[in-house]
Amino acid sequence: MKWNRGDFPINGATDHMSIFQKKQGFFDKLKRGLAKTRDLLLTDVDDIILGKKEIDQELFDELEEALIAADVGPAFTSELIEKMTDSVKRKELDSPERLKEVLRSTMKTLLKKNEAPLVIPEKQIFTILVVGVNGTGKTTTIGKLANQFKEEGRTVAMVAADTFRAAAIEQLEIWSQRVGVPLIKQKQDSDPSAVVFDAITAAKSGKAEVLIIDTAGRLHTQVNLMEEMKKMKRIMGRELPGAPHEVLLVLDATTGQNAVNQAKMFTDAVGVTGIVLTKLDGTSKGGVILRIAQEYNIPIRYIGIGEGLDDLREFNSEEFVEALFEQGNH
Ligand SMILES: Nc1nc2c(ncn2[C@@H]2O[C@H](COP(=O)(O)OP(=O)(O)OP(=O)(O)O)[C@@H](O)[C@H]2O)c(=O)[nH]1
Repeated sequence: MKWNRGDFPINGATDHMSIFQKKQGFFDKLKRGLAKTRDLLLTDVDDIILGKKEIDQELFDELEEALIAADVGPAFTSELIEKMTDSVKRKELDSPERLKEVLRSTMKTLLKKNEAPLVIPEKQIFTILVVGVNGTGKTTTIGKLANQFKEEGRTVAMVAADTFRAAAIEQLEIWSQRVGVPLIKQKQDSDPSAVVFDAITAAKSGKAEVLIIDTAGRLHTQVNLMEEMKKMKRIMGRELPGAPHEVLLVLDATTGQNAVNQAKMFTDAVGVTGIVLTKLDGTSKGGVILRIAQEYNIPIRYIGIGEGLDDLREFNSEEFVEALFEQGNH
């Protein structure tokens, strides 16, 4: 079992039992969180497979239909069916039950390609521009990340570059107090690029190593929003070569197809380098992770499975697929 950042308790304690328990706790929670996705994705597959004695075209057609209905996307579905057909031809597959193994391993292979944890180098300023539509969980993600980085001993600052809404600044303020991390902000309606400029200046003077920058996500002024974002990126790069080091897109798994559309919009406009998929708990649309992985060659850095501070984890494809397939405990 791989240890992730966040497995390590606060204060640098190295009690192996508690690390293991935490890891197991997260796996159980992930398993419970994915219950509805499992029901939608695997119950139909089970029914189809168990109802058949042999593998035929009808079985593939039914599987295809079930997978499309589970939001995993047409590209993943056809790749899977192709793999299954090949295995049958090569006589590696002889019974319908073994098809599920192909499903599991195809999921693992695909998701593995998109597994690349965010590595934050030591002793240099690292800037993370967090983008995404309002309500996807951006603020919460920033709070959780700030907490994790702080636990690792980094000096972190949150940056309130969504200056459009006073509420956005207030929410970050609450997280900054909760986590005990400073917030760099200006008045409502000030230029977001000016806030980011201030933040980089503060970081250069040694006040913070990791800057986590909140940005506006109002869809109705899309064009202005994207222009604003591009300006922010320009100014960051001018003030600090290489910045932003990460453009992290927060997507809400419960929105299914919309999350896929948002990935396209933000990728085209601002060049996303990492994805956070939130709210995987309690949704039946978790299959969308396969669709995003298949259609975008962008690492899925983190997944969110709840509102608590510890409910954001580095994405681990093996753990995810195992939790999805494991029965019981929900
Ligand atoms: N169940 C669940 N809820 C989450 C998760 N992440 C965030 N939330 C909740 O989603 C809601 C929206 O999160 P915010 O962080 O406020 O979202 P935002 O994108 O900043 O949205 P605005 O505040 O509207 O800009 C909050 O109630 C969060 O607690 C998650 O992984 N699981």
